[in-house]
Amino acid sequence: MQYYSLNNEAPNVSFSEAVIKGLAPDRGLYLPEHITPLPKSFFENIENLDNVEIAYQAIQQFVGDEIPEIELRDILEDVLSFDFPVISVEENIGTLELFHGPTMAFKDVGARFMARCLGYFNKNNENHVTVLVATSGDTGGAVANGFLGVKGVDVVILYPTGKVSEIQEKQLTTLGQNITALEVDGVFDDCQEMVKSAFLDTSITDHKQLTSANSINVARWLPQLFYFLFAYKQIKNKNKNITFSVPSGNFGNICAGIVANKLGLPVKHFVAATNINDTVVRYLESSTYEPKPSKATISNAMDVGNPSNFIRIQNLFNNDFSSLKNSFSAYSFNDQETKEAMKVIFNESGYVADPHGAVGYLGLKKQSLGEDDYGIFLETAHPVKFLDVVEETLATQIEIPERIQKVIDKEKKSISIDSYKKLKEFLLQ
Ligand SMILES: N[C@@H](CCOP(=O)(O)O)C(=O)O
Repeated sequence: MQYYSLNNEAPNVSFSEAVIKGLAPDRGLYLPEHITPLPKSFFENIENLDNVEIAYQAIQQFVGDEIPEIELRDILEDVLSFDFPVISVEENIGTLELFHGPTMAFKDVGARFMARCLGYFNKNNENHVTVLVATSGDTGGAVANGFLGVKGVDVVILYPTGKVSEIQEKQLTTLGQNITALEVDGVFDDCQEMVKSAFLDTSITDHKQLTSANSINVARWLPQLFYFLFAYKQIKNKNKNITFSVPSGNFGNICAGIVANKLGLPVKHFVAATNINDTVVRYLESSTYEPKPSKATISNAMDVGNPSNFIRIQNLFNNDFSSLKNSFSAYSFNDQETKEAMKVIFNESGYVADPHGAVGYLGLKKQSLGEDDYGIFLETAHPVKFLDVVEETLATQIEIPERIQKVIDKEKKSISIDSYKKLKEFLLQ
């Protein structure tokens, strides 16, 4: 499989090159040259396939022959070692829980898949890679956990100071070893911008091989398409038209869902549900793309003002505004509405949704689902990661799982930086 840059000014690359580079030299995101639909029989028979088989068949064309079948299956076996259940919340609404991995957020699958691919490409220890990643909350912890101790890889995580939850901060600042956390005086978009600038700064890249573990990296992004297939497997026998509502920040997850749809997954509609960081919502209303600096909310992992993956989404719809609008809607909700939705879900079904899931639920509610429809909102992180706001809003106590308690008890270690110059000094020291 070859990947091309969306800025069209860089040579095409193979899967391994796209993974190792992260971003193309012309600053474009990579996209696969072709997406070949899976055979009909795959979807007809999906309920009889285990998750590793589903994932293998779905990802194989994107990896090509650069990772042999046996190794790729081993990687997937290791990465997908937890559940992805769809839980019924209302008669025609379910939630796809993506938080059963080690850091209790949906980023675990992509981060672990990418770490193992890089490990495979570097099995002879020939190339030392520095992974740079910007986080507004969940990516940082998942990448720290997924890459911990991977040989030949150093990880540098940039996060906006004071704008991630306490547990998220502990997850990304306490592991040590090959993981360093840089606390940035700014918002998530400043972190993401610094990371992108570093990739193109030859005074750094002449000395260090840098790559990204954000969803701009195809190995972090593409495995997220598994989720939509796993959900379909579980609700296929309802024979309903499926609408997915995806809490969206950098728009990588919903973009992967669109790839699953291109592989043949039947989806009636995609809803991107955002908090007040509403760049895409405004774009769909006005056809003017006008990013704004992100604002802090209680669904902080979505505090993104300039979502990286929206350009991929536009491309997957051939840059055709009306065909995008036929299959894709976006809605924005404020913190008050989010809290109200958490209460409604809890009071009506006893289900504890985190603020991101609640935004996804609200997105579905905008879609007036009929009798033949089934709506799925993605629970992208466990409510415990937003302990204060969830306990206060629902007046209930959340049990703290052992894997979270372990990080809470550790000591935070981070380095404060306030400019790109400081990042550069750090990388070159
Ligand atoms: N939602 C994010 C922001 C970065 O998104 P990514 O999917 O591109 O890594 C976070 O939790 O950090």
